[in-house]
Amino acid sequence: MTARAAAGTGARTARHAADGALLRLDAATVRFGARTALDAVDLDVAEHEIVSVLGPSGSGKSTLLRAVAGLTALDGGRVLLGGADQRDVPAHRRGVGLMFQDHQLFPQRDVGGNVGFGPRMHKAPREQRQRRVAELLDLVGLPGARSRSVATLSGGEQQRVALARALAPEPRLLMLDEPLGQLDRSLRERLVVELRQLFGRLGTTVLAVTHDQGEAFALADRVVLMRDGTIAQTGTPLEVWQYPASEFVARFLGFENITDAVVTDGVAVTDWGRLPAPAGAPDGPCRLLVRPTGVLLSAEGVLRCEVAARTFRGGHVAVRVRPERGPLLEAECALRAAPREGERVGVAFDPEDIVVLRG
Ligand SMILES: Nc1ncnc2c1ncn2[C@@H]1O[C@H](COP(=O)(O)OP(=O)(O)OP(=O)(O)O)[C@@H](O)[C@H]1O
Repeated sequence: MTARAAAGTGARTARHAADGALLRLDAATVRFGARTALDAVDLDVAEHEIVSVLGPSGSGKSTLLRAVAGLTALDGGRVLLGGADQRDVPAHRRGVGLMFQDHQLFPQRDVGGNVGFGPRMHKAPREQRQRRVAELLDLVGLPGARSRSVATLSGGEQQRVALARALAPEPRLLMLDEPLGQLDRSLRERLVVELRQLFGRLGTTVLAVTHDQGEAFALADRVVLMRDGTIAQTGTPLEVWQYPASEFVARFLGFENITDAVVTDGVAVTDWGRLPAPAGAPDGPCRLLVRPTGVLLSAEGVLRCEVAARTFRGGHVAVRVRPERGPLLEAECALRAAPREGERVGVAFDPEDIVVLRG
């Protein structure tokens, strides 16, 4: 028996689009007065895929979610679910589940009443509803919590109940808006792993919006990074992390080692000296990124620097060094190898960690 069948989700209602995309945005556009919140966005989400949308405040993430849910009307373009244009389909008939940041549980209902709310609205028989509630509470790790008052639940438990409630009507697409937004970091880190495992077991298709890049990268099969109502980059977490397409994406991800360069025959001339250019980099001026793992501190490094600051980051130390020329550099150092503030060090560069930024 598959996990989905075990979870009692029954036959899937979603039909594949001809090419397998469960959700398709086709030049989707939303305007608020003179402001274009969503600017001709094209996006496909395949069935069973987990996609995280991230980007700065105001970049259009929530608008995208609301447009898919049918809570915000499009000014142009289309939203298709299972290949069908949703233009005239009201929100409650789209078969999408929503879980918003404040996960507003109904305070007057107990846990079972909250989780069973959707199936009751869909007029599921009582016995089937009760079975579904029990299955979902098991799934989210709260077996036996059916009769508890929601006021007695911790933040993390409320989050799980909200998730069970969103899953209960068997949505073909589950949309999460800052699902773990209000929880503390350690709980979020734990829950995000659990969520990913749960969605994998259920085969749920997920579109999640988050500010937190760590959360987005941990949850998703694919991340979509937004800027000013458009998609700045999309790819697997590894692809985006390894090859940010532009300076905007690189800086959003927290990379700071970026400088002007002129590439000639595989060598990039920068303020930091002559660096090996990545294979295939075209000749001419560009912006160049060196990932912190590629800034190697050693006595032999040609570029002389002074350590300006160091910050503990769990498993490593981020060391900021001031080079004799060029902008500050951040290096990622092992805990024991990190030099102290004020120390003089040499820097060499690992060609594997040098990236040419396109825009
Ligand atoms: N109802 C509205 N009326 C007018 N402008 C709006 C409305 N909703 C959103 N906007 C504007 O559209 C743009 C995109 O907003 P949106 O909420 O989608 O961004 P976001 O990326 O989700 O931001 P945040 O991370 O802060 O939630 C912003 O400039 C916002 O001010």
